[in-house]
Amino acid sequence: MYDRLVESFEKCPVVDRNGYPYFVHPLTDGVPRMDPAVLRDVLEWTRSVGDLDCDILALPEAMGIPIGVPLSLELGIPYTVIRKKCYGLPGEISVEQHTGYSSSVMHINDIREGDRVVLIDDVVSTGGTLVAMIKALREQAKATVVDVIVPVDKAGGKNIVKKETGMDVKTMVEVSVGPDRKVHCRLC
Ligand SMILES: O=P(O)(O)OC[C@H]1O[C@H](OP(=O)(O)OP(=O)(O)O)[C@H](O)[C@@H]1O
Ligand SMILES: Nc1ncnc2[nH]cnc12
Repeated sequence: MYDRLVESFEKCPVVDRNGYPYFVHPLTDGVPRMDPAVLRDVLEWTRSVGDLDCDILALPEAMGIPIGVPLSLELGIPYTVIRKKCYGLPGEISVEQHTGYSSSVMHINDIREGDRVVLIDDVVSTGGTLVAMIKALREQAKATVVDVIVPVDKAGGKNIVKKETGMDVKTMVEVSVGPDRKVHCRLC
């Protein structure tokens, strides 16, 4: 089950980003080209594990979008994209994001007080992005984060999120990069 996703990770390229071994896979980067059968497996998994009884899907750009938008269409749940661009709209919440290789500011718009939010992203690695988003949604937007669905766990990143926020991130595969730069992938 889901062998296609595992196999595609095991043959994906690894590049260096600021000294950080970065796998390049269509689910996490949109390149190389995505096999729709792989995306369908990820969406099927998301529906099967997710608690999608919510008011809105929150999708960090860029790669939360291809996972979240088909679910929004299918289930009729609105979505908002958490952008790297600032709009200055009333109520916009700006949050610092630190990954293993980059830092930026992300901007949350149109999450309303009391909203039940499901956060969907592609990969959790250092946990920096998810921890910052969950805390901002809870503490600043005053929303309830009902579920966090992220298909790829890079070497146990979800444990950091659990420790920092108490949230159990739902993950489909665990991916790691060996010293030989080979990608190892197993179903969670
Ligand atoms: O657990 P972390 O170390 O925080 O890493 C995970 C984050 O890194 C990637 O986003 P990135 O900021 O590279 O943006 P992109 O989706 O636009 O490539 C990914 O989409 C996650 O949001
Ligand atoms: N594509 C990727 N490869 C490795 N680590 C990551 N952290 C976030 N995205 C990643």
